Amino acid sequence: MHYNECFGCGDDVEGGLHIQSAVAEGMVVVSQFEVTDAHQGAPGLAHGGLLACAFDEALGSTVGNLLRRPAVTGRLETDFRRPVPVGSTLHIVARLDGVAGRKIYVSADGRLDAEDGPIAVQARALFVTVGFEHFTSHGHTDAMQKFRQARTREREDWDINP
Ligand SMILES: CCCCCCCCCCCCCC(=O)SCCNC(=O)CCNC(=O)[C@H](O)C(C)(C)COP(=O)(O)OP(=O)(O)OC[C@H]1O[C@@H](n2cnc3c(N)ncnc32)[C@H](O)[C@@H]1OP(=O)(O)O
Repeated sequence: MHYNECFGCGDDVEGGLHIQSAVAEGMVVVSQFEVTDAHQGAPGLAHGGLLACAFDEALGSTVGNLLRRPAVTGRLETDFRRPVPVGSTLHIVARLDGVAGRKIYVSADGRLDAEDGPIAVQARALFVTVGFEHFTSHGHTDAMQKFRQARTREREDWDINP
């Protein structure tokens, strides 16, 4: 689900990750993360926390695109296999591994600079389906209002009763 003020996918967020995700053949969701100076940790290399964030986004997008229900990350585990340089693009392929009640298991591989590039980062996550009250009771009212207006414009159809 695209939200313009999201640090992971929002178009207008300065220094954000600006990740774009799409469903691809084989029921996977592919995302690209272009690593810029704004994402640096060690000199010239991506910050590990931001790489984890990129996978949180890619995996959250996988849940949203494939199941179309609101869910939040309960657990996220990352393996950093290779350094990811500034200026590179991480090609992330994510899949749905299973659903058990409200629990949704997803995982992803991130390859450097090409769809068949070397694996640099891998992640697994547990998302938990939540009701819309999760956002309305914990988030700011004005942010929720903006989000709802954008959804109405785009006419996205989500299952809101977990
Ligand atoms: C309007 C809205 C639109 C929505 C848009 C979507 C946008 C998405 C944006 C994406 C942006 C990117 C994504 C983000 O950044 S999402 C932001 C980061 N995540 C959060 O803020 C989540 C904070 N946590 C919570 O709110 C609660 O803890 C949740 C809701 C997760 C569960 O609390 P709740 O009280 O509801 O449920 P429960 O405690 O009965 O747990 C249920 C089941 O889950 C199992 N479990 C739970 N945690 C863990 C764990 N750590 N390891 C292993 N298992 C765990 C638990 O054992 C149980 O299993 P079982 O006993 O039933 O077998």
